[in-house]
Amino acid sequence: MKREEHLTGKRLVAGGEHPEDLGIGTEIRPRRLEEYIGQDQVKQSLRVFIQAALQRGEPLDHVLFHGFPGLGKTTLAYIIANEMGAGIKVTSGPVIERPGDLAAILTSLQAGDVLFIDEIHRLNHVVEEILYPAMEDFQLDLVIGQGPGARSVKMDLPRFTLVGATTRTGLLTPPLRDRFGVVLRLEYYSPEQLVTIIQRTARLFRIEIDEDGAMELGRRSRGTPRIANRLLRRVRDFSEVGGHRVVTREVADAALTMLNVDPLGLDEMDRRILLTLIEKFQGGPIGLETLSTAVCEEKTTLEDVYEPFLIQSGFLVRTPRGRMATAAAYEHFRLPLAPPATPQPNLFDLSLKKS
Ligand SMILES: Nc1ncnc2c1ncn2[C@@H]1O[C@H](COP(=O)(O)OP(=O)(O)OP(=O)(O)O)[C@@H](O)[C@H]1O
Ligand SMILES: [Mg+2]
Repeated sequence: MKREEHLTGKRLVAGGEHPEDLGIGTEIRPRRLEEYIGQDQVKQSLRVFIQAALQRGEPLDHVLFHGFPGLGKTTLAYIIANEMGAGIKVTSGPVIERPGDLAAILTSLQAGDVLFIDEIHRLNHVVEEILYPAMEDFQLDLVIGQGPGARSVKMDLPRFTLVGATTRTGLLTPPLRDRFGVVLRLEYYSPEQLVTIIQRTARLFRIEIDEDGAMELGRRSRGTPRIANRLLRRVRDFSEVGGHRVVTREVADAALTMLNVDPLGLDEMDRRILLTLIEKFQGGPIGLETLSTAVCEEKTTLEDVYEPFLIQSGFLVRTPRGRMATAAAYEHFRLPLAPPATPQPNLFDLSLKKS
């Protein structure tokens, strides 16, 4: 086991991980690239870059992962350290408050170490500027003190690999983004890939689940491994209490229905967002601000957690004038479509023209 250090006790929560993951979070994390399911392009690129770096005997270039919460960014950071045979230090953007905090972390690194900064888009400006020369030239450039007594300290740092994670690259400043040699984007997982993840977790936790049960869960996990693992744990509770030996489709369905996860994986907030759009705003378009107030949810959570999945599933669109519910959303709730703004040609006209 290589060195692994968490630079703050707050990290797990600060890193966007749900506290309820903690019980099963760390043991079920795949440790090798081979065990990591899906994201084939990301894995392929990483495999090449890691092998090349190992062959040259150099640390890996800095890597930035972007992708929606729970898709496996943190897991990949650990895998990189593991595959490189390197130590890892783990911290997150909002935790590093002053340049001195970052300087302390950087000077504690050993050659080849991985420094993982979660939520890297939340680094403050002054801290970020310390990172530039550190990433580019492995130099620490720090000003100590203020006014006439201030002096600048320059120091060589060991060569390290920075792994950054963010929910959206658009949130990063261009100078920071440009300093990453490798930028990789994580996608939502297919239900089949989630089935494989669910079966793996079930094996590790000795949960008996059959193929159909796993598929039911995979389909209703919003393309996200974290949600799949969490729902599996809930479904297990349900099945144990109900005296079922195996999680079948029926057991999974009953449990998920009780948890208010609908057949397509939409949860209460997803439904509230769509129904608000449809029932209060005639399907939109409405601005993010208005939507956020109407459903009582933070704008960033709407943008990072809820909207991407609703957009991907074809229930919501972002237009220049705002968010709109699609025809598929009306259909999902079995609601009649709002009368269209422009009248459709009617059948009578068409038949007249034909004759
Ligand atoms: N490809 C995968 N194969 C198997 N399990 C995975 C995979 N990706 C993620 N997981 C599991 O899903 C959970 C969430 O992954 P992880 O914490 O890496 O997500 P994240 O992208 O860092 O999320 P956040 O943005 O919220 O920090 C972990 O418990 C991990 O075990
Ligand atoms: Mg994470």
